[in-house]
Amino acid sequence: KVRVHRWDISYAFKSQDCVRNLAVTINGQTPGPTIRAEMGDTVVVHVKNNLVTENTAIHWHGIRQIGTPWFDGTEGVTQCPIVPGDTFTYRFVVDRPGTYLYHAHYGMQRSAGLYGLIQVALPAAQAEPFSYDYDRSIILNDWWHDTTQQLSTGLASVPFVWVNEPKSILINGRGKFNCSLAAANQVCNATSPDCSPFVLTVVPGMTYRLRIASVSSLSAFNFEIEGHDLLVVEADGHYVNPFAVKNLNIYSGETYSVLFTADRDASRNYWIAANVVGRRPDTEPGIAVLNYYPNHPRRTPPTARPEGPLWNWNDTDYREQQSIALSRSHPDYIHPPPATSDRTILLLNTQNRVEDGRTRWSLNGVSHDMPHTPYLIALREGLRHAFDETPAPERYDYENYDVSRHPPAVVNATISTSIYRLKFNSTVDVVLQNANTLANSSNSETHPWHLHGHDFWVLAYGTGKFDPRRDTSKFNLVDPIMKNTVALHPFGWTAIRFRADNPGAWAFHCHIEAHFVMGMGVVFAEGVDRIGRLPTSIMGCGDSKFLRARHH
Ligand SMILES: O=C1O[C@H]([C@@H](O)CO)C(O)=C1O
Repeated sequence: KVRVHRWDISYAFKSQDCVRNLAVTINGQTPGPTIRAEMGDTVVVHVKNNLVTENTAIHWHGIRQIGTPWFDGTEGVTQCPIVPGDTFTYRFVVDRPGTYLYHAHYGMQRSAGLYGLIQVALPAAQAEPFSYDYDRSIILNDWWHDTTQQLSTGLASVPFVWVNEPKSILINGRGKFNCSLAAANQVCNATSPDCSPFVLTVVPGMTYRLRIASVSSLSAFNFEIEGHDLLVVEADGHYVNPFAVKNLNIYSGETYSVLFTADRDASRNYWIAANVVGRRPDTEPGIAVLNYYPNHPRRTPPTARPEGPLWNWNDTDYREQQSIALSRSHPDYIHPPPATSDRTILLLNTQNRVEDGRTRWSLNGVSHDMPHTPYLIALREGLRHAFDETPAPERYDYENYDVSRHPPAVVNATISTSIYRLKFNSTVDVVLQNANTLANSSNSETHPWHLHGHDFWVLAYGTGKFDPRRDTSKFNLVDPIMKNTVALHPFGWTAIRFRADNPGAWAFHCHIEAHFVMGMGVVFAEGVDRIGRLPTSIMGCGDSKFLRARHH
């Protein structure tokens, strides 16, 4: 079946956290409409850019784009931006069941509200390895009052201006900023319907599948439904070995399905909360209400809102333990990884100062810069000098680098458009190595890494410095879960494996919006000679200008 959507992308005033602000909307909404399809369907989205002064591009997060690498929606990697006034048509097959996302992949536009869910159902004749009565979803985000232009300008300024902690946490696009703290020039209306908490109504005794996704720009969340255990059954479109949690840590770019049963005291309502974890919180938790039918949906739960795990400078252990517990595949759905890999890329994640005085994130001393001509077009059409063709570095000096200390405050990273070229069908291991930030104190942050165009196996999480001679023995080659986004914990390492079997050019990057624009990403290219004829709709910028004219 073909599912056709027509989207009009435009700015609108919204009071998502009660403060009136600009948001990028789809047909007037943020979050945008949920795309529902069945496995094997073709999704067609006609995107009309009505932003007037801003480009756009939309990424289908978790959809591998097999055979359609040009519709991955990553500006600079797979396409030119969609300029104001233009309509761009995405057309791709959703080949796996599960919960996925879509969001802007242009500058920091995702943070401005352009995002939503994709739900792919199994064909009617097939059953999932769990059962439930109703299917519901929640999408989490963090929200600022500055525009994305102000935020991204700060990140590129000397001296550096950090985005700081968000003003509010949004659950299905609704948050609550305390109006008494609003600035004089802000319009804040505590009773605006835009900011009344999301209500999830449940029927006593019924079991719910709740899909939980995060598109946060910065925050990691601890998600909890007061008094209800959550059985985690799906992660990024794969069935996990079911694991019960009181609360779920979710990182930006991840999706989960949990099951819970409405089997508590039915005479009252309960809090749903998303607390910030992993960074010292400076934002009120995101709040929604679990409403037991037939109680009034607006009846305030009689208890205090859940506080989540208490913040301390080391909430890492608990989060890492949960990551490990959720990294095993459902026993009936194991896709075993290849037993060995052909190549290991070891990526040191550091915050650095670069030549022009800016603060950037880099991998093995290289901070990524987007070229003006998208990689896919440059590679497929053989355009020279479109990007730095020096291979990006395979590893860092792991014998000598002290990951527990901050990098020197002097310039010690370069900015480059270089990429990793992968042999088609080879098996690639990537080990992400965390380290201390530029802070003089002991400080390392959590980075959710997202791979485009593939699912990867999560082989291991480790603490301290990864040792290539010894630590491969810690890899789970028996029943690792496959995912598209994985956390790299503070001062730790995360090892993944994937098959380079999808011809195209694919971004692999930290899903924290600020970190991505600060260079925290790499690009993999594989099977370039197998890529079919590119649609001219993705062309028109940089060196691809003349190609578009020639193809027409
Ligand atoms: O990139 C970042 O910069 C700040 C801080 O390191 C400097 O202000 C922060 O917390 C980041 O994640």
